[in-house]
Amino acid sequence: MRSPKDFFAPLAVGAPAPLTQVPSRPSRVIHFFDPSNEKMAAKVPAMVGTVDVLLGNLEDAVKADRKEAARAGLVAIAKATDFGESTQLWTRINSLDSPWALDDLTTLVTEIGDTLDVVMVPKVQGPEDIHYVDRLLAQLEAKAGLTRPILVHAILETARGVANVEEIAGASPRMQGMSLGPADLAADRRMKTTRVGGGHPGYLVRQDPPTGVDDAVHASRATYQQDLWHYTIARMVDACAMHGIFPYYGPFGDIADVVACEDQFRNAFLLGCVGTWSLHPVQVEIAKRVFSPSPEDVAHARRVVEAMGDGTGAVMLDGKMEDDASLKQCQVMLELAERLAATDPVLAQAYAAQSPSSEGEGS
Ligand SMILES: CCC(=O)SCCNC(=O)CCNC(=O)[C@H](O)C(C)(C)COP(=O)(O)OP(=O)(O)OC[C@H]1O[C@@H](n2cnc3c(N)ncnc32)[C@H](O)[C@@H]1OP(=O)(O)O
Ligand SMILES: O=CC(=O)O
Ligand SMILES: [Mg+2]
Repeated sequence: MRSPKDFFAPLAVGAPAPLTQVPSRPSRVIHFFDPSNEKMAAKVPAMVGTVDVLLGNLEDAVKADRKEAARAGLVAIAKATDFGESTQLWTRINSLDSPWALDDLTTLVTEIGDTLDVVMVPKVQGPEDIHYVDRLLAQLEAKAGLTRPILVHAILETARGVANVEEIAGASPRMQGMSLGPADLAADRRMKTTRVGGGHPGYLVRQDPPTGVDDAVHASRATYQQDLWHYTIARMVDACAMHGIFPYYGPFGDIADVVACEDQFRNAFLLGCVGTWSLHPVQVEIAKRVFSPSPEDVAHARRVVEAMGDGTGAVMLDGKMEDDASLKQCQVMLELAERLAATDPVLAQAYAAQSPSSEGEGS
């Protein structure tokens, strides 16, 4: 582990200085596309401004014989597209033990490093993986003459990665955040599921049996489906909060089940995640809606702030006690709402419509 004194020193001569704070640009939706798929790639320019992040995926879901085409496709798209102020460009490179990862990093940083905001690293096992990418990025940034550092995002999708989650989160000032990778994680843990994220009807608890009843009553005992991902998401959120980086939910593979997708996204939002992946255009609006505070929550948060005056003590509002701690939760909500409204005019309008100054307008 690096000494705190040199944690923020560049890891190569000529590399840009690491950032001391992770930029908090909106990243509610990280939209995946395969740059080797012509139909998908053709849709990318029109998606600029509609998603917070466009991610050129080079890893799983790209066929082995299309890896080079995907890398070249991403370079071409990055060079031809103006991503503007409200959409970032990220990539997911191949895993560090694959034959492609080194060329992915070398090509992308030297060709489009000035456009690339974040590199997502899959199957991270421990801080040593981040240290390797950290040094290599510094060398490549120096070679390419980049003036700002490219950030790193780890996917939490191995059992060892989960065991090392705090060390991974704090491994480098480049760490931007972390996503849950439920599909690979399930396989690595030898879970007996065959899905990409979401719940499972077999993972449940059942209501206690009434005494002295027949089999028909037993059959009707209520069951409650449990959340397979609660433990891992909660650990990831704590590790990210401790190190000042951002946690995300990952893929939801049942594209047709938009209702369960929204539920999974909302669970992650409520637990502290700031965004999620979208794999298909139909998931984009769901992610944006879920990961933006509702106008009603924003209005309530404003009322609490107003009622709490100097922020100390306790007050009653609608029959509920509010104090310093509920105020802090409301401030988290308001800070996020303000940040999102700054780049999303539709949200800005929705939040303004709920503000105390607009109450009674038009009545
Ligand atoms: C599991 C662990 C992981 O690693 S998850 C991350 C890796 N997987 C991915 O990135 C998957 C990305 N998505 C996809 O490959 C496709 O959306 C899949 C799921 C295969 C579905 O594609 P398809 O059968 O074409 O869907 P569709 O007919 O409903 O498509 C309608 C039009 O939309 C397009 N589309 C589809 N997905 C995207 C996308 N991610 N980005 C941009 N455009 C997309 C399709 O090409 C199709 O276009 P058109 O209307 O025919 O012109
Ligand atoms: O890469 C994502 C996953 O779920 O695996
Ligand atoms: Mg994976």
